[in-house]
Amino acid sequence: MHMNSRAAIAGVSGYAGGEIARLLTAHPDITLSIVTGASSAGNTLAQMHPNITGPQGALVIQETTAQALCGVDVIFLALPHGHSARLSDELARAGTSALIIDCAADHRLSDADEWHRYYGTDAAEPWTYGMPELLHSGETQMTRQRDALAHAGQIAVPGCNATAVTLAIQPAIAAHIVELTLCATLSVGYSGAGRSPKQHLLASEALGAIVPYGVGGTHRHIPEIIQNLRISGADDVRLAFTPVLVPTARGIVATVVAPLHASVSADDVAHAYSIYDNEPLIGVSHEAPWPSTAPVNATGCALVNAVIDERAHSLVTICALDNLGKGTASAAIQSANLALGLPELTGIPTIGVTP
Ligand SMILES: NC(=O)C1=CN([C@@H]2O[C@H](COP(=O)(O)OP(=O)(O)OC[C@H]3O[C@@H](n4cnc5c(N)ncnc54)[C@H](OP(=O)(O)O)[C@@H]3O)[C@@H](O)[C@H]2O)C=CC1
Ligand SMILES: CC(=O)N[C@@H](CCC(=O)OP(=O)(O)O)C(=O)O
Repeated sequence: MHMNSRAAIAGVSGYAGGEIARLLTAHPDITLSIVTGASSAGNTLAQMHPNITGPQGALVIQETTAQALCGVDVIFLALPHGHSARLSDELARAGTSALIIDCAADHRLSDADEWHRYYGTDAAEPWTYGMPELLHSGETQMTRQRDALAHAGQIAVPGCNATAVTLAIQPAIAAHIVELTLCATLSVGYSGAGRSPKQHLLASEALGAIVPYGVGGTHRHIPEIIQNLRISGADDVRLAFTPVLVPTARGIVATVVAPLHASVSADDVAHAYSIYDNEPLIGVSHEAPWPSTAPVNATGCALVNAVIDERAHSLVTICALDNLGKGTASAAIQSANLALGLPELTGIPTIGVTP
């Protein structure tokens, strides 16, 4: 008989931590037992996230320390970059044997120089990447990443933008139907920027504006996406990546355009993207309606579309997902399920809310 696992969330008062808490309240095999924060310590979970009611809502948020988090089976870290690497060192020193799932970037990159270039600090050890659907070159089903996750004790959850771009283009890379010069433009919602107050996140600044950021090859997710696409078979990919904030709370629509190799047909594209046919969380189409955020918000699903633009001789791929769903919390739970030996989709919402 399977024992129920006890879980802790560090950084529960934030958006990512709050979404993990929401999903765990409905998870039949993982019980949320400990929650920690920084300025929110002393409040109940329901005071920080009024959508969480019942016994979990009554949990009192403790100060984030290794001692507070020990004694559970799985620890979710939903902290700003840098803090999770430090805390995971402390957890190791405290001797925890818990599965650790980090939502920050600290343990995502395997190239220490790339980490230093984009984050400006020393790199931490890379952990198993928490994207079960990561397509390894030569695969006909996504099994290698799932096998790695099933044996993982420490998991690095992907960045939300990185997930959207990777899911959009990896089948075309693996099938060798496009040139490796990619242009990715993303419409992104504000919750991706976290809950801490900042001037550019004020409603008065955001509600009437569409705001590019991270322009000109500066965004931190570029090395992460390139690392993923190398795994899919792109040895030397060039990626122009531009995120644009749009006035919505949740959701990402990533549009990735790549020149097609000569004589690639719509059938070739359909065949490449049929790699997702058995993926329960990824819906694929090659016609309208184009992916949008409403049907995937609050779910662990992604919608992917791939069509040929004949005149531009390019492949246009679109991926829509919820940055807090498939982009963080659902990916964290999906990966935890695999590592704990549970059915992969346990506790993952799949039906969105629309309108
Ligand atoms: N938002 C998103 O869509 C995504 C986020 N992520 C990653 O998840 C992590 C959390 O992001 P998000 O929830 O958006 O961020 P938030 O700003 O919403 O939350 C941050 C959390 O960290 C706590 N915290 C802040 N400073 C410290 C500190 N010095 N020491 C300890 N705890 C601290 C906060 O506690 P308190 O409120 O109590 O002060 C809060 O619980 C980040 O690494 C982010 O990059 C990854 C993918 C998508
Ligand atoms: C709107 C916004 O600011 N979004 C964030 C994405 C957050 C994310 O994916 O998380 P990581 O920071 O953990 O990689 C950004 O573009 O940096």
